[in-house]
Amino acid sequence: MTREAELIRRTLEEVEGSADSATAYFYALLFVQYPQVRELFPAAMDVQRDRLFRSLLTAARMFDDGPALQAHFAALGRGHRKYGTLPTHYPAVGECLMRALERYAPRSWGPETESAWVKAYTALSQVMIDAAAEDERHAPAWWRAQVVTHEQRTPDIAVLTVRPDAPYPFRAGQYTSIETPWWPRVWRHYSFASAPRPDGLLVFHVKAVPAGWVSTALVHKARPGDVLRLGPPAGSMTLDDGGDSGLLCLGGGTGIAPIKALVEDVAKRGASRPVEVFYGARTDLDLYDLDPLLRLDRSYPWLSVRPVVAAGRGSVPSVPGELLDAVRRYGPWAAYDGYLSGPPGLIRSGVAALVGAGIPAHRIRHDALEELVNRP
Ligand SMILES: NC(=O)C1=CN([C@@H]2O[C@H](COP(=O)(O)OP(=O)(O)OC[C@H]3O[C@@H](n4cnc5c(N)ncnc54)[C@H](OP(=O)(O)O)[C@@H]3O)[C@@H](O)[C@H]2O)C=CC1
Repeated sequence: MTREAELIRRTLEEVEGSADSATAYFYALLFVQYPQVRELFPAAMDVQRDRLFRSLLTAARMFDDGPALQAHFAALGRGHRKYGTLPTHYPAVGECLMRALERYAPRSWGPETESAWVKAYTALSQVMIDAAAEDERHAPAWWRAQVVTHEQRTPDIAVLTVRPDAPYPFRAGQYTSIETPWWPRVWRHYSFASAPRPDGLLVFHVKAVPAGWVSTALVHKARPGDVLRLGPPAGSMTLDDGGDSGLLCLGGGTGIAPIKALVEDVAKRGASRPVEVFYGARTDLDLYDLDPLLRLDRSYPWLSVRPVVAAGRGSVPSVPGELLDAVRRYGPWAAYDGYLSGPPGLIRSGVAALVGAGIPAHRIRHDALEELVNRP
């Protein structure tokens, strides 16, 4: 680890215990000193506060992996276009960030630490600014998308189909951010639940999370004709071009959405690689997308879909028990690539289970955990 990376890591370690206060102080300072940036943020800042600190921690963890750090901040820069972020905002944010760190990490702060932060911040904000400028040449900052269908599958899960106002290029397995008209500037991530379609429509599976603003609005308020905003596509849980190993796909709850998109992608490519899907849910009533998946299973000899239900088995034939126990009972899996999607706890224990089943960690894909917690 370089000296600068070490100084940055120490600051973050010190500030971690008081991250909430430090972030609140940062935003208070920013909004007082630069009131013009306030309108870029949502009215209520709760989730936003967590995001900033998580983003700093992610950066610090990647600090010695230059290409990963560049790619992460380039994606962040592109993603910030939808907020209306301008190059002139970055110095203001940097200045307030330094003052917050100075105040909440007094033991590690000093001229050398400050210059390490200034150097890192300047370089990474330039990566964001450059990526946003490059992206502006060929893609809009956001898309408007009209709800075409809204299908209530369970009391708290809906499947929405939307029509973007301009072509929306993405890859199966990726996700986007969605803003509803009811909560301006509050964006949440949802995966595409189908591979790119010839009619250009996009499909999302949304579960209304208790007290979740965007998810509740999408499930209980949104109707055909309503217009949402979409950010750019993101995420790397995609198929390798030219890969031919089997895919072991685990989808928990609405986490099945990107898995279904990946299955469609394999079908479109015409490759007959084996795809084994384990679809986990608490009860069979929660298997809201089972019928379409079983239809795919019947259409493709290379596909096998197994519903796994932990409790309350009833009308649907399913593998009983815990999702990961069920996966362990089948196999062998060492020659497969792993794809995991669902609640953060499932991703954590799922990675361990697949590594235990002989799949090397670099062949296991899932969305970044810090993105997953933001779907309410
Ligand atoms: N909507 C979307 O586009 C996407 C959503 N997601 C995420 O998927 C999640 C869906 O939530 P929800 O439908 O409530 O899912 P649930 O909490 O109901 O879980 C669904 C399945 O995952 C299993 N599971 C949950 N936690 C663990 C764990 N720690 N270890 C092992 N297995 C576990 C459950 O097993 P058990 O019954 O034993 O608890 C169940 O089989 C959300 O976190 C969402 O962010 C991810 C990608 C896309």
